[in-house]
Amino acid sequence: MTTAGPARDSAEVPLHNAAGDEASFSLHGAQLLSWVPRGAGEQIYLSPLSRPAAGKSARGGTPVCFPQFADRGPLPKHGFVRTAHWELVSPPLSGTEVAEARFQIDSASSGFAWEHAFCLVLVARLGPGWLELELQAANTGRSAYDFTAALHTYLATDVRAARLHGLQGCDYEDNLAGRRVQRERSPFLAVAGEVDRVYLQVPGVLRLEEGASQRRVMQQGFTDVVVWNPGPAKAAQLGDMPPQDWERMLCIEAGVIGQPVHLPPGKTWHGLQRLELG
Ligand SMILES: O=P(O)(O)OC[C@H]1O[C@H](O)[C@H](O)[C@@H](O)[C@@H]1O
Repeated sequence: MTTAGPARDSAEVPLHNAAGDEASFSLHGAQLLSWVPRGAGEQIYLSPLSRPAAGKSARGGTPVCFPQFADRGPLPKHGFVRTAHWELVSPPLSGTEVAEARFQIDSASSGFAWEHAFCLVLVARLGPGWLELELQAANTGRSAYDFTAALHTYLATDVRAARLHGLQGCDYEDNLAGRRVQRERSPFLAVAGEVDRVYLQVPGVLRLEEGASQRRVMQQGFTDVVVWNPGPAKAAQLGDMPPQDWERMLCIEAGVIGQPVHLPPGKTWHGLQRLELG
């Protein structure tokens, strides 16, 4: 019997570096789908029921949320670039010490129903044991605007065994409690069910421990971190994720949410998330 896997579109962009690490992206949303450092397993969760299509992003990887995080505004949830077609800026650089691919989308060629002009570039860098995603947002119009954004990364993990360190002392908005602001008192976060929090003004380095292994999740430019897991009940409602898979993933999202970015014309904002083994 064959088991159906996630639907992968034909516009997939593979990357590999000199160390033998591999990653792959989709031009649908410029979405990271896989990261396999050499000698380690798959680090990224991608649902076997994922069916990306027009208006729908893959369930897993790293959806790019722009210019609106979640439903915090009038636009479609998480904005519109995660479900749009991006272009490769130039052929990917593969086989080098740090492999690199650049994806681009702009308001002029895409015809989004948003009154502001932008050009987004996502630069993916694959180094030995690390992967970096850098989002560049340029205001190509004549008036300033505000936006929120996130790199919505789904890490593959045994979530019951995972401990996320680095959030102690940070305030967070709890989306499961009407965005009530609370302070994180615990030295680490352990997930036993649904969690949906926006941690505000987070120090740049988090550590996800799972038994003896650990990964670091670093960010620059992004001020906030979203920690999301649907838990069993919400996972069952998603439709594109096996209900039991809530135990196999944890979203650690680099976001700029609490304080939107104000972007004057001609200016470019940069934010990056870096995932690192060890
Ligand atoms: O199902 P999606 O539209 O991809 O959103 C998935 C999740 O994204 C973020 O983490 C939000 O904080 C959650 O509230 C949301 O449920």
